[in-house]
Amino acid sequence: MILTSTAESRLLDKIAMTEYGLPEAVLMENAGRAVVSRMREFTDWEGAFTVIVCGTGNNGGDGFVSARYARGAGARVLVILMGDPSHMGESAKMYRKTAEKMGIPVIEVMEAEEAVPYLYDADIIIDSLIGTGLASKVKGEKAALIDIINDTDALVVSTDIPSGLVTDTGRPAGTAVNADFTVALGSVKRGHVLYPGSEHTGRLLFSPIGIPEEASEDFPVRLLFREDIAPLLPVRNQISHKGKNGFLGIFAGSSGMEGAALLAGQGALYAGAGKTAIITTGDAAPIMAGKFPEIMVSSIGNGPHFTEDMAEAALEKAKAYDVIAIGPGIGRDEETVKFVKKMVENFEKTIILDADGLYAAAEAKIDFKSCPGRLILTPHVGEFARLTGLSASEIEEKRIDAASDFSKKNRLVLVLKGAPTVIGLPDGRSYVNTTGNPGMATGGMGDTLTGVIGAMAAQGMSPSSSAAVGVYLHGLAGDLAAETTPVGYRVTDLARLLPKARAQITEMDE
Ligand SMILES: NC(=O)C1=CN([C@@H]2O[C@H](COP(=O)(O)OP(=O)(O)OC[C@H]3O[C@@H](n4cnc5c(N)ncnc54)[C@H](OP(=O)(O)O)[C@@H]3O)[C@@H](O)[C@H]2O)[C@H](O)CC1
Ligand SMILES: [K+]
Repeated sequence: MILTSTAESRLLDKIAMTEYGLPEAVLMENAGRAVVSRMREFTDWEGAFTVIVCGTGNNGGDGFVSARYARGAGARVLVILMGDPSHMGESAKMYRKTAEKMGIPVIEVMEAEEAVPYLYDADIIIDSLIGTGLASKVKGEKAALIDIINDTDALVVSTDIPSGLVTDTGRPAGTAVNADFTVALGSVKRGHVLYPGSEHTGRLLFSPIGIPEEASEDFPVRLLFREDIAPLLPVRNQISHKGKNGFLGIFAGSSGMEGAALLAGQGALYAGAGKTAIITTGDAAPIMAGKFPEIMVSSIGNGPHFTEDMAEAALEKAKAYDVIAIGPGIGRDEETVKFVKKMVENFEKTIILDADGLYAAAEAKIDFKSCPGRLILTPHVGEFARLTGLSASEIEEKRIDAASDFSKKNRLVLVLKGAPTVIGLPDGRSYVNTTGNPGMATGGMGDTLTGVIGAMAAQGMSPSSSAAVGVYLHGLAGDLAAETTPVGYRVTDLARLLPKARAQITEMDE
């Protein structure tokens, strides 16, 4: 499913009306009706005192249509209209007349105070004040009205987007409605999934409004749902054997940081890699050996961490692997930085670069475009800040564009971890993940994800698909873990749930 920016959602409207001949009034009718019909499964309209708060734009227009359908569903309905009515477009004006013709009271208010008696009495408030047309910080009386809506005990349903929320960033423009439900119309917007927009949105419901899918087929950002992932998963047929499910070599660990390497190996194991090897340094190997009998642990050179002179032997060893991962627990010694540089600039198959492997890449100023291999980088915001020179807050401001700009510029796959995780693709398109939860913000999750993505790539998936499936699967396993223990579940609990998560995806697909 596409994820739109404000401009893209406007473009979608325009294409629908000009190229597909769908009149604005038809889209508005479908939008207003969708709000009422999608909410049927969550609330009873029958007898509910419903106040629809309308602005003077098309979001308000949707609201006048919802008033008609809520009445039709048996609700007691009243409209509060705030703003200059002369700003209303033709469709909105028309649907206002229709509502008034049916005897629905429409109360024009200039001050928020005037709306107080109705709002505090309401069982349900439909917020149709401002949608994607938010122009700046919410002005005066409408800000006050939003604060009153937030103060009531009514069930609040936002039309398209919570009023006051900036569609592109998910940030409140001064203030924004805290909705219990939001019905996204025609497309899910960036503000619905970017923090704190995802909080203001409440339970996100989606409804098409008649715009043909073709209209948005080349839009660049997609939300990842199960139906996008299932077709990408390699089918483990009866004759599949270790060789076919690929060989992943994980260059990781150093003295005192053996755990990260083992977690990456564990993630790969439970994600179905055919064979997994951990290659580490002389001092670290004995600590790791035997922890997972299925994982071959070997070492190159002696000493506490990887050094440049080990690269030769490492590249020799790497010939046996389909995919390598570099980084978990390797440390930041300058010799290790040189080791990573040599590996990344010479390995010609797929490389997943994570954790201190990313630190090394930034330090060594590796020119990713000139590397012979297919790269997947998996930074969290801090590591991405070091790679790009952007600050963490600059990145969070534009998480989706920051990821896709970088992946396009460097022609690689970038997994920008966080809430939500964004996957930038070499052609500048991007995926936004829809699985995962706050309980996953603990140490070791990233190491595990590296193993999961590595396992997908080892099973022959492209770098883009490996990242998409790996991130989705990892988050889904985290959601399964959270079902039993909401917070405080261990990384290992998540890893052990990967096979169940994978089965859940393929089962539902049959
Ligand atoms: N395909 C679709 O998604 C469709 C969506 N529809 C709905 O249309 C809105 C977008 O409608 P638009 O007319 O562009 O604008 P809005 O209604 O969202 O917002 C304009 C109103 O908001 C007020 N406003 C704007 N900025 C501020 C601000 N900073 N402070 C206070 N008030 C603000 C503005 O007030 P004015 O006094 O400036 O007029 C307007 O009242 C989309 O979200 C969908 O809900 C279509 O109906 C169908 C297709
Ligand atoms: K709204």
